[in-house]
Amino acid sequence: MREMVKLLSYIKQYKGMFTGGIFLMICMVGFELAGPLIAATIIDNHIKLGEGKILIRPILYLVGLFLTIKLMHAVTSYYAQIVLVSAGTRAIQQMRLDVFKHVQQLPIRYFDNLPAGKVVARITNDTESILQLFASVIPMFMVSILTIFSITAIVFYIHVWTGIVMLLFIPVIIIWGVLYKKYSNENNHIKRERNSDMNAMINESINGMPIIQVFNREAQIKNEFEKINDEYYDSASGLVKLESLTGENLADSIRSLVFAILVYIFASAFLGDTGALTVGLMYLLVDYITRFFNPLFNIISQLSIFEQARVAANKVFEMLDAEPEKEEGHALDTFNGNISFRNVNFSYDGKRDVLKNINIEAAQGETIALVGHTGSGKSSIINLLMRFYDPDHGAIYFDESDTKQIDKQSLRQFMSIVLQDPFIYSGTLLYNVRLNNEDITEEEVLKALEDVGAGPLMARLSDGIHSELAERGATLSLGERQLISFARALAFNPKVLVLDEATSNIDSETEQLIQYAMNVVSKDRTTFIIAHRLSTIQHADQIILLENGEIKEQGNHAELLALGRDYSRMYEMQMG
Ligand SMILES: Nc1ncnc2c1ncn2[C@@H]1O[C@H](COP(=O)(O)OP(=O)(O)OP(=O)(O)O)[C@@H](O)[C@H]1O
Repeated sequence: MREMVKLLSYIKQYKGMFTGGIFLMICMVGFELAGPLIAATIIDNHIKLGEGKILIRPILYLVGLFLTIKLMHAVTSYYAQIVLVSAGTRAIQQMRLDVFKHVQQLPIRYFDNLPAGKVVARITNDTESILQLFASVIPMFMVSILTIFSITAIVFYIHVWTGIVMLLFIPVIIIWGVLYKKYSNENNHIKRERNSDMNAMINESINGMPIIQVFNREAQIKNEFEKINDEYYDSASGLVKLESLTGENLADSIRSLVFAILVYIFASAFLGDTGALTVGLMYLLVDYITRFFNPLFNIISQLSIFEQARVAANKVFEMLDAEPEKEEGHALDTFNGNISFRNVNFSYDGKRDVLKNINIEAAQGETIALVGHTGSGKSSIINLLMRFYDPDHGAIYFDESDTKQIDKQSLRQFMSIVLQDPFIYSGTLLYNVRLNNEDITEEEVLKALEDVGAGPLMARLSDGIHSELAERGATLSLGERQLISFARALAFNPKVLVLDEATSNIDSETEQLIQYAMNVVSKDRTTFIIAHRLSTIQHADQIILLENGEIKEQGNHAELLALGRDYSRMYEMQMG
């Protein structure tokens, strides 16, 4: 129910539209129920079979009224639908925006165990299911409940016994609904889980397509997907079976049973001495009884959509409830570029320290190279520097401010990063360099690209910086993507630069290009480089050799060679 309360807060924002839609629906129900009343009046008051008279004029008048009411019913139904669907779509638009905005603010830690495809499913499929709730299920529930109450009141007024029989069936139908919900819940949960699993798998397999194809994993991946798809089918068909079982067949059976009982009651009332029922009233009762059951069955048939939307809402709100990165701490107005790690310990899972007693003093403009075997903790140092995570012990200082006390956004405005596999967004080259930051002019973007040596790349693209790049830079080489990423870093003019050197075997010409770009971008900035090729960091001010999360050696190239330990051995090996 918690999710329903939260959904209400979204409805509240568009309460004018929702109230208008509901008002139209109330009118619609009124028009619908007025029809049989007119028919009954015609039968009882204007067709006088005993006297062999049919009063044409009033009948024509009432038929005209009947047609007008039908027309009004159609018009109110049309507008109610439009208003409610628009209000629902607006509410969902807001919710989608909220989820998307919230996802941007979630700490990196949140995504450690959450595949991207699942996040996508939350923002797209789940919000779409909730739309069904606003646009069709809730309005339909309201119309149905209103119709049920109105009919019950009228029927009680006309003939109390018929009303009592009808009311007796309401608990039966409520129990039916509760049982339905119980059995459908489980299938619904599995269905949604498998749906987001499929999304996650599609997303991962598209991103990892080259690996899948090179390692001939197509069949295995297909089998894995098939398994999830089958589970999805099983839960979906379980729901369909349940719906078929509790749907029209059962509905018809109950309706027939009620009719059988009522025919008996009617017959006694009609034939009895009391003369309680006229032909017109009987027509009215039969018509209303038929209409009485339709909304009940409509509610039941929509329960599965209601359940699906409730589960979806639960998932969306779970994500919205996830604690965003805290916006606490003061702004860092000025920063010269001095960074120090003091006695830093860090663990991702709270059990195993992946960084132990790390001490680094990086003065303004210095280049610090981090080297070490895979898993030694290089990226973890960068993760702490960017404040994707915070140290468990010790602290990191920007000039003399403890980074834990500084607002993250304010801290990151001084930093740029060039990743090993640079991310290229679908959009123009211009967009990819300035990332929509209008403070960076086109001239500055052009200059940044020229400065890092991306001139030939621009010349090759037909529309220069306005050329569209493929998603993830699929049509560019790794070296070209790196250059764009360097230009991005340069255009943002950071105080601190983080470079994650490409590990792949790039050819020596590209290496030279990248080395050149690296020198341009790192000039006069405090730079942290995760280095894999020791040849590229010989001029670094400090080289830090990590092993199992600890600093083993620290000094410049000459000092570490002179030590004659691991660094010099690694260097000799790499130099052949
Ligand atoms: N998100 C994470 N959750 C849990 N453990 C992690 C996470 N990221 C890294 N680790 C672990 O932390 C340790 C240090 O990893 P880190 O990525 O810092 O190494 P690295 O030196 O950068 O390695 P590489 O050169 O291979 O990138 C490794 O044992 C790794 O398994």
